[in-house]
Amino acid sequence: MQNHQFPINFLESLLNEPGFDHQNFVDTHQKNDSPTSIRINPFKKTSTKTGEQVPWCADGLYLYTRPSFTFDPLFHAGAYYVQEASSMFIGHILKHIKPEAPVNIIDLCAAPGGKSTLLNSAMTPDDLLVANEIIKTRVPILTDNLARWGTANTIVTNNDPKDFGRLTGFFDIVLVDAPCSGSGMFRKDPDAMDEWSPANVNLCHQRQERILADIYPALKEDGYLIYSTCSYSHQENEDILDWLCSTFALESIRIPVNKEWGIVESQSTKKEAWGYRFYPGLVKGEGLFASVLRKRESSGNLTSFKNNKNQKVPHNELDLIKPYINDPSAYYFFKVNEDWMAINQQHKESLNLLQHHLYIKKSGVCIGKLAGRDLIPDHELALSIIVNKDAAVQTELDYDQAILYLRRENLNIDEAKKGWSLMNFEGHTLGWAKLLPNRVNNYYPKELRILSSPRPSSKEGER
Ligand SMILES: C[S@@+](CC[C@H](N)C(=O)[O-])C[C@H]1O[C@@H](n2cnc3c(N)ncnc32)[C@H](O)[C@@H]1O
Repeated sequence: MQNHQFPINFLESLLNEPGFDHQNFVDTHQKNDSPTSIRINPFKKTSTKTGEQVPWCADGLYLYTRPSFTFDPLFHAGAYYVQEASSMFIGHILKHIKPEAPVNIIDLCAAPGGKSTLLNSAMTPDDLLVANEIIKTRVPILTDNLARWGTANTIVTNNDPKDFGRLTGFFDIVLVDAPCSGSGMFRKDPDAMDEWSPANVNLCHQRQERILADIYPALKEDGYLIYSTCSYSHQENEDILDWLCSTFALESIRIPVNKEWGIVESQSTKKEAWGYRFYPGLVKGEGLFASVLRKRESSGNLTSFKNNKNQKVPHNELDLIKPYINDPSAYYFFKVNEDWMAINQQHKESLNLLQHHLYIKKSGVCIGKLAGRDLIPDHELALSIIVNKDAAVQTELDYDQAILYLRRENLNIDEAKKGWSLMNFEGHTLGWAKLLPNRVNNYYPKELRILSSPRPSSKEGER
């Protein structure tokens, strides 16, 4: 933050915040040494990443140096997600509250997908994750990140929070990782300081109330609301908890934290609701506030919905795509225009219901489209954990070949087998290529290809 000064009134506004240590905070920001952390994808276990364990997240690692993620094929394969360590605490909360019975979870403010992939890591195929993003232009990064994660129990929507009001009591767990004034990111992104002002904190507070009020009816009785921000401001954190507890029948839940982690437990002024504050300098991570509340009133009944437009499934086509899927009986297959999709069988009804009420941008895994009797497999299928790897040729690439592949350039492959091939690096799939007798057609998606020369990767997607 060499060329940046804290905004006027900012430090003063924090002086009475629980656990705030003025000198430590200023010194930590001047040192400017944010740790770099990643979270391993438990569905695609990789053992080549090493680092120091994030105390509150079994899959989290602090890396010893910051590599160029753009030039790491395992990043593109979805073997890990680059995520700021404090944010991983939401996974610790989920472990504490998640019941054994199947749950519907919504990540209401989801792009770019850090917390969605985090939540998804702790979910089984019986659980359903809805990842919603209100801003259309931010949806593609969310769908890309979930496609890389590879599971088939996710649905991405592009809706305003108020659209979920119709899904009365549908969700067992709601995460509102709210848009906020962003002070928790000042160390990592000092430019964010230019946006901060008391007036903006106030605007954020009002928007946070609106979002929470809009989603509340969709939370089931006895369900959990996780609320988080990356702001230090009381108005956006403890004051919101007070407002929630006095407006709705919500009860605060205390989460066990180890003293050595450096997390500050706070209590709201009026209702004494618990919150967890992360200050860089006290924790090895950026600023975060997190809290959990439980709904203690009935949500009313979800209006039943029958889909009368029974989609005809062309069975002859289904027979052609099933060989590409591991255990096809576990999935419900359906078509969106020409694309064949698969979602875990358990979520068929929910998908129908959500399709009726929301704008769905991605559901489960896109398998591909048929051209005559041949499947043109989709990139999502290659990245998914449902692909039947034995149904295709598999080509293991060395590092240089993997980068050429990710740049969508021509490859020379000495492979006797021909046809659709999964292109792998260290056993992790990057995408498809078609091996022809005298050339290789590179099917890596144009919009995802690496365009740059080696340099430190962008910081998008680190919350
Ligand atoms: C803090 S970011 C979410 C980060 C994300 N949860 C993650 O971990 O990667 C907040 C998100 O809320 C979205 N947002 C902005 N205004 C909103 C609103 N009025 N209602 C719901 N979401 C909103 C933003 O587009 C942004 O993607």
